[in-house]
Amino acid sequence: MAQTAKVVIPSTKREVEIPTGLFINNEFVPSADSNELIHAINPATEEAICSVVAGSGKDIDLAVAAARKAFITTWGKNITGFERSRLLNKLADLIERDQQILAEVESLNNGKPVKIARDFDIGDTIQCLRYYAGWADKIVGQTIEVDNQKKLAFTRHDPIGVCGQIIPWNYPINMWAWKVAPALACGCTIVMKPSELTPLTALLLSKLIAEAGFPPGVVNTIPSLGPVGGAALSAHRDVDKVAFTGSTATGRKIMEAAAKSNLKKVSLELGGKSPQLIFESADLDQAANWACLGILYNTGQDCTAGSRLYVQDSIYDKFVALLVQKAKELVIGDGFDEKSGGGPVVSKVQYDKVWGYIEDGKAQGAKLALGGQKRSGKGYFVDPTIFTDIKQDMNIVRDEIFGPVLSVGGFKTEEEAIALANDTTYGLGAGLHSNDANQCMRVSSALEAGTVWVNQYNLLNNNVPFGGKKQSGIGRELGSYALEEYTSVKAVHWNFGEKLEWPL
Ligand SMILES: NC(=O)C1=CN([C@@H]2O[C@H](COP(=O)(O)OP(=O)(O)OC[C@H]3O[C@@H](n4cnc5c(N)ncnc54)[C@H](O)[C@@H]3O)[C@@H](O)[C@H]2O)C=CC1
Ligand code: BAL
Repeated sequence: MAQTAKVVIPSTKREVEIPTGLFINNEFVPSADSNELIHAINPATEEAICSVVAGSGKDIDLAVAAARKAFITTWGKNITGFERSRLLNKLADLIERDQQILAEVESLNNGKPVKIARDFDIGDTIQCLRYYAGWADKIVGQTIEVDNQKKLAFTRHDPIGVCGQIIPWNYPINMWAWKVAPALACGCTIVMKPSELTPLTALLLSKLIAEAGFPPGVVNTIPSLGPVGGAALSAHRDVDKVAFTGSTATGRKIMEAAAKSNLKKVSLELGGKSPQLIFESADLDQAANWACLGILYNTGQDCTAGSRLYVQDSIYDKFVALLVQKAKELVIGDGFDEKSGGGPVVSKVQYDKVWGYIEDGKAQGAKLALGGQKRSGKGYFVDPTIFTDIKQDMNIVRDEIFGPVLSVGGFKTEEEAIALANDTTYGLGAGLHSNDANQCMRVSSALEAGTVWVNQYNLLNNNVPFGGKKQSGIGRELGSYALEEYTSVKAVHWNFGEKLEWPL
């Protein structure tokens, strides 16, 4: 097949050339042994965009070999932090230059509005790369006094090696940056496997890797089906670490493959069923805005989607009415329509999954306060849907839906609110809204989640760690904490004065 596809952007009629090969050693190449293709679909129209090469297990082997060679020759310990920093900054500049094109292709393949892809996903991506560019020359160990007269020890924070990075489809560019930026800052090399649903922007970003001047093999990109390329990376004996974002079910498989192969280091950012608590002292108008953002941002396809909402009984009716009114105001439509604040869900599979849960909610007796009706016509659109009168054992309350579907319940006391919030196998995000500072402190401490938002929701910062408790994951991304995921601490014990008497 051709090495590039020409894709026309619907709104501007701009023609974008997208590489369609596997990216190994800074070149786009065909598969070594497979003719399989991945067909990228526009979820707003259900039409094909183009096809790209689907990498095989053999292609993963070649990419890992390229990454290993780069690690021991041009990257790893063979390049200074200053140079890694310069290259990361250069990459950020190129993404900034191309942000409109990247946003349009992201919207075409994922469905999200162009303006959101550009101003949020890509804006954050550029900042993430610059943030870790800042760290690249500051990765330092410690000097540890052992015996002033004779011995000391020091630590080196070595790059961990070749990293497999497996990313999802909900934030294709942004999750790419969260993985790539800290790994490169630490001196690791990468084999990236984007989601088979959204491979296009990872290929455009790979082109920018070469343009920025990263040595061949430092970043390799293999679009591939999860059970093929993702499984091969997780089980590979020459991969030192796998970083993953996606479902808890797949996270389990990755951990198992790591355990059964070479015990590679694993970090997992998994699913969630995140609660938001609305206390009676809260600014209700603001709380309703944040609650809407929590469940409707990215059409609910967010690992921290605030999909369970518990409201104090004294304000329940008033708050639910406000919430429904605000949720109705969001326009879900084609990502190329300026009016759209949210796009379709990403695929037919995801569409069917979300509708399956909406039907479950109705069948199990939850009350529909908003939505719940399918649209006619093309596109995987799901309008904001709010269920009230929920019970904790309903499927809509227990399972991650990954769509714009909110379950609302009530509570009397703070203790009850905390118990309801923590009644889940997940522990990714949680939110609370209250104007009582002592209550905010007590409740934020009691909530079992890796991130707790107080009087806001869903906003993240590149310098603040992110990750899950319970079955929402292992390890942390972002901030200085992410550096620990990509480094291996070596202790060097140095003797400058002790004489060993022998035999003992
Ligand atoms: N935490 C998050 O941000 C995400 C959560 N999800 C959840 O997962 C549900 C299902 O979505 P999927 O796309 O099927 O998620 P998934 O977890 O299967 O896919 C995420 C990534 O894992 C890869 N993958 C799949 N099987 C693999 C395997 N055996 N070994 C290694 N990698 C593998 C996929 O190719 C993709 O790149 C969603 O409805 C949502 O609930 C999905 C995407 C992101
Ligand atoms: N919003 C943080 C990352 C995720 O949803 O996968």
